[in-house]
Amino acid sequence: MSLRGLVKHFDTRLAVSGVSLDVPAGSFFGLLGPNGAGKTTTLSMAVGLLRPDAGQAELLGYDVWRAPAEAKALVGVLPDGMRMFDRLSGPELLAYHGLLRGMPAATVDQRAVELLDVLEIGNGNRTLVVDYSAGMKKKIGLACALLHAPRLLVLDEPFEAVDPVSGALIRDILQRYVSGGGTVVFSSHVLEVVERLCTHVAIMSDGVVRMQGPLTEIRGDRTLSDVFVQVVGGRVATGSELAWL
Ligand SMILES: Nc1ncnc2c1ncn2[C@@H]1O[C@H](COP(=O)(O)OP(=O)(O)OP(=O)(O)O)[C@@H](O)[C@H]1O
Repeated sequence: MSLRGLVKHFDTRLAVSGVSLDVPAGSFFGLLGPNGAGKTTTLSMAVGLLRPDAGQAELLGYDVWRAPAEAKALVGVLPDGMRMFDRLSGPELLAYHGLLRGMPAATVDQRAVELLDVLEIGNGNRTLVVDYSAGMKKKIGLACALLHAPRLLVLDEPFEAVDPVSGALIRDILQRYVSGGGTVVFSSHVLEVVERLCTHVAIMSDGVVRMQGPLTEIRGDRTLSDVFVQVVGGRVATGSELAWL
């Protein structure tokens, strides 16, 4: 994934201010930043869900806005906010995704059974996705993103609202995917997960990428948490706040 000078305003607010990112093929790339840094806006522009005011986004050699069909065929996306057709059961949602992508019905069925099983959603689960817990919604969203065996996965907060057991399962699936030659880009607030999984990281704040590169270079001999706090800054408690509490 290659992003060049992406800019996005919402009315007069500048959400993303000229972001350029290079995600090497085969990397496990973590996009970090505090709330409101512009991570979701950047990833949405990168995968063709949100039109940038300026800049380019290239996925596996295809410009996502000039050749959207080619680019999107190779990419699996877990969007933020889970905008999905949630009045379907998990198996129905997967079948719908597969058929929208033009996959043969038999392949969709076979992969859906495996995904529902591995992600512990349950193949016979007739519950509508709208009634799933937040963590289950993440898992079915991930299943939809994986179904067509994409070469690049772009995941917005895949570990948010996920319990530790499901988190470990998702980590394992993503690690296997990268070992098999896939590339993962994901946003997260969970520094321990990023530190454990990622080969590369970028740190954003106020709509700007402050640092990017291989994890070992970014971290040096410090923890990622130290680097993050130093790059992003933060309020230091004086001890006098909330004295009434
Ligand atoms: N649809 C929208 N309309 C107006 N403002 C928006 C919209 N989407 C995002 N913003 C604003 O753009 C900025 C960046 O938001 P964004 O969701 O990209 O940040 P983020 O890094 O993903 O944050 P978080 O970690 O809290 O999810 C924020 O100030 C947010 O309020």
